[in-house]
Amino acid sequence: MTEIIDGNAVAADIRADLQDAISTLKDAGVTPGLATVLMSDDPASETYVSMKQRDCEEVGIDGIHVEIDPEAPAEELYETIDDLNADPDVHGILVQMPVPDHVDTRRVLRSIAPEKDADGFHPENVGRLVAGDARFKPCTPHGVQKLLESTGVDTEGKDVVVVGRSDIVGKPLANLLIQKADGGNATVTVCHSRTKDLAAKTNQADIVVAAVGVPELVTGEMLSDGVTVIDVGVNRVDADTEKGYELVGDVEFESAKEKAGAITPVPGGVGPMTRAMLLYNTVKAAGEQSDVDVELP
Ligand SMILES: Nc1nc(=O)c2c([nH]1)NC[C@@H]1CN(c3ccc(C(=O)N[C@@H](CCC(=O)O)C(=O)O)cc3)C=[N+]21
Repeated sequence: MTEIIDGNAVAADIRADLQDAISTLKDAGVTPGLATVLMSDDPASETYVSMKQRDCEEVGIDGIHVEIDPEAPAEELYETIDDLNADPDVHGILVQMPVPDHVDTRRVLRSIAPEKDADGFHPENVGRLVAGDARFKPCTPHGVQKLLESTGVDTEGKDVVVVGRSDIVGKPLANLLIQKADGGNATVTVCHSRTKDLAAKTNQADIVVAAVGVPELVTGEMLSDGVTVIDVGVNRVDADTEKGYELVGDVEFESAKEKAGAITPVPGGVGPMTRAMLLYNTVKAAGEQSDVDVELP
């Protein structure tokens, strides 16, 4: 029987475990604070940010939300980041991506104080991760590691194929998976749009992680029996539903399930884990900034 990996359940466990750390902080007079900044009117971005705010409320993190008109000058975003950097009640900052074209994304990532960089996207934090000295692991890759661990899938010595080379998922995940550390020690192949024969790569994998943003790119016939499949994609495709769309992953679930030993669904797989690891980074940041020792799950 194929195991359907329940990301909602694993994320709920992590949130429950974080509650202890949050209590420790509150006993020391510190309420962890996460600022989310949204400069977009994309409905998907709005949904994700409001889910992140709801998560904060559930676990007792102070959620601060800033909305900036997507037509406003870029300076408004840069100034908002400066203000949040200087605000002692804000321990973590997340600027929802993508930002409008007239905003310099790299400048945004560079200007968030590295110690408040809850996404782990600042170049200093990217460098530390690659050097094996991560401060904040980016939320989605970290969530994928936690999901594998909770499923009892040891990455050591495994052949992992990561489909996708983005700065926020594919690259950092590949780096984590090759490290001499728990959740690492794998042999990693990173595939992308110029890969010659994707199916030949995925077919020899013990673990396939799909993170390309192409709906249902990975199909059952590209997989070998017993493979673990982690689907990072959350694509909204037009459908005759109440909302007018449905969510599909980068994996064709029905055919992949026939081959997989374990597989994550969309929704309810990696998405909730990404949000849980954002809370994790916020709590970690609050502990470090206030010199309170917190135990993290
Ligand atoms: N600075 C920044 N940090 C991010 O972490 C970030 C970002 N920008 N931009 C966009 C992507 C996407 N992302 C998701 C997080 C959770 C779900 C999620 O919870 N999905 C639910 C369902 C969501 C729904 O119902 O629409 C699920 O898969 O079960 C999805 C997508 C974070 N991102």
